[in-house]
Amino acid sequence: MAEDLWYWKYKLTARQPVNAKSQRREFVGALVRIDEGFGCLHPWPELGDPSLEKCLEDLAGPRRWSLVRRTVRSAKEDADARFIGDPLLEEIDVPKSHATLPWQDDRILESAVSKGFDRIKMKVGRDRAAEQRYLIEAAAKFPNLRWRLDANETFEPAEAESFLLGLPEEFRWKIDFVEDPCPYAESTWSALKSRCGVPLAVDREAAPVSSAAQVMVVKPASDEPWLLAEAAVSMGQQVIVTSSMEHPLGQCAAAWEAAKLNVQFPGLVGVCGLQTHHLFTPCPFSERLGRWSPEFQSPGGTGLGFDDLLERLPWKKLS
Ligand SMILES: O=C(O)CCC(=O)c1ccccc1C(=O)O
Repeated sequence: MAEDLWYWKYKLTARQPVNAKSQRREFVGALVRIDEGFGCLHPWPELGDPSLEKCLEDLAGPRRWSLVRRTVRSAKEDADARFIGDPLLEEIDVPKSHATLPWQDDRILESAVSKGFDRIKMKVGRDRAAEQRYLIEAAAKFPNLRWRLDANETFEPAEAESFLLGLPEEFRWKIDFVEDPCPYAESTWSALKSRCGVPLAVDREAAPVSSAAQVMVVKPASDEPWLLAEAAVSMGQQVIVTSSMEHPLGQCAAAWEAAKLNVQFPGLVGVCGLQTHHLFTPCPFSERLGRWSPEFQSPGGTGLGFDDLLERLPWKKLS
């Protein structure tokens, strides 16, 4: 039987640019409705994804891209749960999250600490000297925080090394990991790890074959979590599941995958990156995810949640 296929385009507005690869403040994506299930499609063209239009075309047609396939997979699981009235996120523990802080802002850092975050993920690679000063000061003010630095591959290997060695040793001990310091290569990453003494985390394409990384970042929006988790186990890595900084429905899909992996592979999943709705101006969906906190709050409803809000969207038929 042919599928019933609908979409609704959304726009998220960030308070400031959210990573070193992108100066955009507005991010478009789509919620999709496949029969009775809902999923989120949120491409990052600056990180190599096809445009939203291309993704929607692919969704209506061959479904070649993993981003699109993952959305379909998630919507089907959502449909099954809705059919039996099962609220996915209310019957399982979602791992805690770090505070995603794309901007160096004292007030936001203080707010993160007061809300109980003990790990901070900061974007680096835009203004290195300022970032180093900021990190040193922030660590002096909040000595118990641990840091996750995400460079989105903006450094050359030598720059990554000088950036990290330019941080005091006491600070380097507080680094949980550095994510994508430079493009992945076994030799450069191994050298960086041994010279700087900090764990490295790998994100996106390189992930399944990245034995020089200590941490694997899994984004369920585009990755198949189970396969990557098995690869991580075989390489002795820890897994961190993150959102794709997408619509709250997609965040819930990522949270659900994080919770499942945590059950399927006990001890594998570390503190995740699932709390990203505060980066954007609030909407009725993000309000359901509650205040910014290390604990993920279920939005309520069946499946991935938001039943009433989803029902009310002006869905368009995809053909
Ligand atoms: O890891 C997080 O805290 C949130 C996820 C995140 O940062 C991200 C999400 C989508 C695309 C790129 C990135 C990134 O790592 O910059």
